[in-house]
Amino acid sequence: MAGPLPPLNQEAAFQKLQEYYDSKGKDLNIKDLFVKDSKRFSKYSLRLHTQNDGEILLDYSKNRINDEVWDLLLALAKVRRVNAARDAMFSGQHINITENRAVLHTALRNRGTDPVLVDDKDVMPDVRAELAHMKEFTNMVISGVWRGCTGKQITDVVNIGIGGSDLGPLMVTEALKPYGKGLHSHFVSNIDGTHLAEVLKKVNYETTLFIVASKTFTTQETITNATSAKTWLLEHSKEPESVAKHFVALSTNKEKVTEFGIDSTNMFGFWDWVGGRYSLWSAIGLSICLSIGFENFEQLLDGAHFMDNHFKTTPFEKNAPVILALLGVWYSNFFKAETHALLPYDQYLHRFAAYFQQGDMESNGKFVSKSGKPVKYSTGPIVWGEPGTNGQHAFYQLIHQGTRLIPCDFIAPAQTHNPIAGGKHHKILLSNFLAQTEALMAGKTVDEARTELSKAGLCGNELDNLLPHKVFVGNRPTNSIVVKKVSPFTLGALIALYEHKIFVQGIIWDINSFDQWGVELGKQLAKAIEPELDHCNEVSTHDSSTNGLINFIKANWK
Ligand SMILES: O=P(O)(O)OC[C@H]1O[C@](O)(CO)[C@@H](O)[C@@H]1O
Repeated sequence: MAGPLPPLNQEAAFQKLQEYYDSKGKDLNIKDLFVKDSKRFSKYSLRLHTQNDGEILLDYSKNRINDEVWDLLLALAKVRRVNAARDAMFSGQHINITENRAVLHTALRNRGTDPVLVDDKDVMPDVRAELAHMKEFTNMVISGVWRGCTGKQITDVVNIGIGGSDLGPLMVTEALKPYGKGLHSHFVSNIDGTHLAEVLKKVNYETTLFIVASKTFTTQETITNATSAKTWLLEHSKEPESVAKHFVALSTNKEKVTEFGIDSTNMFGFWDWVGGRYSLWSAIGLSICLSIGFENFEQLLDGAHFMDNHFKTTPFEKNAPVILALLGVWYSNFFKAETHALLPYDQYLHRFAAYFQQGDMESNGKFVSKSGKPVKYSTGPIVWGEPGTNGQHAFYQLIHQGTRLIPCDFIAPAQTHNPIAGGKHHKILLSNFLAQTEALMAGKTVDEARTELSKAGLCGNELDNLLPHKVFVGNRPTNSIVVKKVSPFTLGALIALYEHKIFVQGIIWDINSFDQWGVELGKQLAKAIEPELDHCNEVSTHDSSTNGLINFIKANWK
């Protein structure tokens, strides 16, 4: 086994990239690169052929790269031993070093017959058994065999979870609404009582199923929300036995589930080697199954498995997750881009960016390397975004003409699920997607802007004063990912694509992408503050700002 990696900035391959960036790379102009090379699109794009759901196109030609940069980036991936790290993940090694755990969300969607070993034990029989349990339960609820405490069919499903136990199921349920089987899905995550209260206003206790989703079953928000939901149910049903008909749990913690009052037969389990933000493929996906049916959930797994195989077997230069990861490194570490925008041109994908905000920022928002030393380079970017075309009327101004470089991924389906007005809406939507990537790359020169203003009848000072405001410098990098349609399969593939991108970046940056200690400190301090809000004395144990805030709230909240 090779030793630890040297710090990234001391890696010769990284230094060569830095030299190239300083001498030529920073001045690369995408528009010029297209003029020089008529084959640029075919060189810097790839098509992944799925069996039943068409091709997935990744066009990365609108980036500030040329062959030299690309060779240097590929060499960097090689020296950072991405291959070995990938194999270590797929083979169940304990790559989550701070929690001494394997990282095996890929086993959850292993649709082949290969065993997957964790500590010499094949986990696949347990994975398949849990999927069979989910299938049985899903079919019972959707078909109406499973009934509420008064004998009525379930009509509403409320997933109570937070972070990975909420964002994934929510994002996928929204994205795959066209595949819905008729149950109404609701998601409660925030500890703010408003979230639960508003959902409870919409549902009837007789026909509602609560899914308490928590890997640890100790998360304060989830347990508090679930307890209040249980109280609400009991207030209405007046029967303790009703809990068994209206509550199920998704967790790794059987003891805590039983303590909460949910029978272990109503529990769907998973394992410590499933990270929260990678858990939608596990029992945490039960609310997805109930929304779209088990067969469609299997398609989602199939799509992710397809991408897993692509990631595992494809040389780096044609490997979509590796390509996205290297482009991100190029912009983060050399151009010092601070953020990365995810811009789906599909309303159903409206939570995609929010989902990968956790996926990316909780994974790669780390300041120490695996060996615990502070890194001297940037790690994970700030991930954000909204669907087009809404974003165009909100923040695209800054992407086009602001002072920051914001690499963007555009994601679009060629076909819509809703071809209303004869497909007119979708045609306009896609025209906008295509126009945006073109505009961001090409910009508008001073001459072009001048000609345009003259044609509009402006001249003299009026024209000169307006001119600089009408210029777009362009050269803004974008990736475009186009699927035939947003289907369970293509969505599964898309999610796995980004998961593996994040993984590769974590390897290059030599950080542990699989823990999340950064969320702990705030939780600890909140626990200390909570009792202070109860007693009537002025609080003086914190800094003066925190004391002042606490005392102001205490004086005003009743
Ligand atoms: O599923 P649990 O254990 O309730 O945790 C919820 C979320 O809390 C975190 O631990 C921290 O926000 C996430 O990683 C996780 O997805």
